[in-house]
Amino acid sequence: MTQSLKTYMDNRMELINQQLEQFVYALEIPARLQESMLYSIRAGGKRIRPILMLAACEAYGESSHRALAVACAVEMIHTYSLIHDDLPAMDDDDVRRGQLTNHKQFDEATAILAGDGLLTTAFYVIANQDALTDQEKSYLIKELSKASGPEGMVAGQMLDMEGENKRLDIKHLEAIHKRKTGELLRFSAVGGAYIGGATDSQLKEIEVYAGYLGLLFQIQDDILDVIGDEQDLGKPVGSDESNRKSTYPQLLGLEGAIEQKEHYAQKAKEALWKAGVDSTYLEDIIDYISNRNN
Ligand SMILES: CC(C)=CCC/C(C)=C/COP(=O)(O)OP(=O)(O)O
Ligand SMILES: C=C(C)CCOP(=O)(O)OP(=O)(O)O
Repeated sequence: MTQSLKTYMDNRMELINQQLEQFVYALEIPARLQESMLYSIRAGGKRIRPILMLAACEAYGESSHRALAVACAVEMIHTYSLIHDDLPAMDDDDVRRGQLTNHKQFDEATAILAGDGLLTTAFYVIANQDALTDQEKSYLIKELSKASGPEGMVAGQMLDMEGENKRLDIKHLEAIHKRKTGELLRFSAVGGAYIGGATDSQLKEIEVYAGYLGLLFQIQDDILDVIGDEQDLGKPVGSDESNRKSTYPQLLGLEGAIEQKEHYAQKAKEALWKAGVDSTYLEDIIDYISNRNN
């Protein structure tokens, strides 16, 4: 990661963490539910979706403050999805973000409710944002519900479950990842650019850029599941193999997966140039996502 992206990410991460904590802390809810929601929110993670949203907003000359609540909403939805993904009925995982999964620390029912609470609070904080116009809020709520709902991430999770124990081809694999991982990343980039004032044609190019980011993210995730370090990742490695999931390295080999990443990274850069932004951060994020070690 370049030094300037690292400084940028550290700085924005602090803003995001403070605001996220405040949003959850301000809720008047049962103490155990709040503790459980805060437990997963405070566990950290890379915060790549909210950082991408702020960077996309700033790339069009707007202050990141206008996008901050929406960026937190995206992270709440992502965190809910991980809590539910780890449940015994889904991946049945014990460790996430370097600590016990939510249902292991609390119990299954509390973890389900903590996820439900984060999902719904996400929409509440957008609807309550004075810094955004009604038209902006309506667009963002519609797009975020589409990206995270049954046509987006929820569909991706369903297809991912159905794909277990089957050898999928690359086309099928990418159709799953486009929804499961790609949709929230797409919303983060497009939503940020929208708040930043991008034109419709610029938004279309940002959407293409984000599509490649999603695929890059997933290829690297699959690679890390084979050659990553458990300590760096904060979650077990080898889970794709034990859950009998199709992955890029399995279908293309490790070398082939790396070549595919390079191809998509180039495509993402081309889309970014066409999107009329002069943002080194958005460009650096491509390399960060493809080469991250966690
Ligand atoms: C509606 C729900 C529950 C959506 C979950 C979406 C999601 C991206 C899960 C993590 O995927 P993964 O299992 O491939 O990643 P990890 O290895 O981090 O568990
Ligand atoms: C989409 C996938 C593969 C789940 C993990 O997402 P991240 O790798 O962004 O997880 P955190 O950093 O937020 O923990």
